[in-house]
Amino acid sequence: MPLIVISGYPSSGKTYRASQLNTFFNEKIRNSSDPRIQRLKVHHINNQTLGLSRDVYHTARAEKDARAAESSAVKRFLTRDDIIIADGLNYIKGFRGRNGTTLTGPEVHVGTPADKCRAINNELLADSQKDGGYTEEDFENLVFRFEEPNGMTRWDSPLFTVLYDDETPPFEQIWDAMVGSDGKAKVVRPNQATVLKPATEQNYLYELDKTTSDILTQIMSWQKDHPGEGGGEVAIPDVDKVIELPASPTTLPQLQRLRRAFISLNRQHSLSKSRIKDLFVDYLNDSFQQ
Ligand SMILES: Nc1ncnc2c1ncn2[C@@H]1O[C@H](COP(=O)(O)OP(=O)(O)OP(=O)(O)O)[C@@H](O)[C@H]1O
Repeated sequence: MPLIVISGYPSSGKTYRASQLNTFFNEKIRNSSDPRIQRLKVHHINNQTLGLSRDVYHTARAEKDARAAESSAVKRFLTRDDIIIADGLNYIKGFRGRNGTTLTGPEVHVGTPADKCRAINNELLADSQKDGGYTEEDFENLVFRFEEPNGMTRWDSPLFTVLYDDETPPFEQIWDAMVGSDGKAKVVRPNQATVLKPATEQNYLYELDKTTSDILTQIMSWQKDHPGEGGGEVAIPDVDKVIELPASPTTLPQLQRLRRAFISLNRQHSLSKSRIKDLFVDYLNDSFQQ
């Protein structure tokens, strides 16, 4: 059965998404009347379930041992009735190649931008009650080494991207990519059109997320420099129109709501980066005037 690889920056929410998938798969299995589906077992494997500390990334030797531990854990579940969710140590393409096995399966890329991951990581480090967070050096090193997945390649396909603000990963699509109606693992060949789509989709969603997020940062920083002032115009580099702020200062939650609505409206399209900027500025101006 398939191996689902969860990829993403450190502290990006890989375990959070893997747990959601774990719950969803178990529900799907419990509710199925097909004995071939009912037989399936889900295994969630990561550093924590293997009892490995995040410090393993500090030295090459410890990291190599950790990788071997994960690889052998995966290989323990190579029967056709096992679904494996691997959510650790996916920083290197070679390793994402299904952990040296012949298994196929979808890759779920947690597309949280590096700045957001850094903020989450710092919060985790500051909160001794919570498990998580890498030292600053390890965090930056892992971000630097991370290789963006590319759905055109065999080892990263089929690829599904989940953004921080998405409530859940695309459950049904992932299930469908993984388990056919006959309960057997589906093999999706990388040259199929279905695979080409997620590749552009993942880059596009990333651009949509990042570009709109950057514009919010520019608005918030403008408001910080002009405290107590309502209105005002914010110029965004490479965009002809300016953002005309409303009479009373906007808050980050208000802006985030608008950004999420804009992303939902445009996630099915494929706009160029400059077009995203232009359209988002228009969208904000329209919303502020209402
Ligand atoms: N989309 C999200 N919505 C709300 N909280 C989130 C989201 N993604 C992550 N978090 C929170 O951020 C923190 C870090 O997430 P998580 O542990 O899943 O990251 P990770 O990528 O698995 O980290 P690591 O690199 O250490 O394995 C957790 O407290 C988690 O609950």
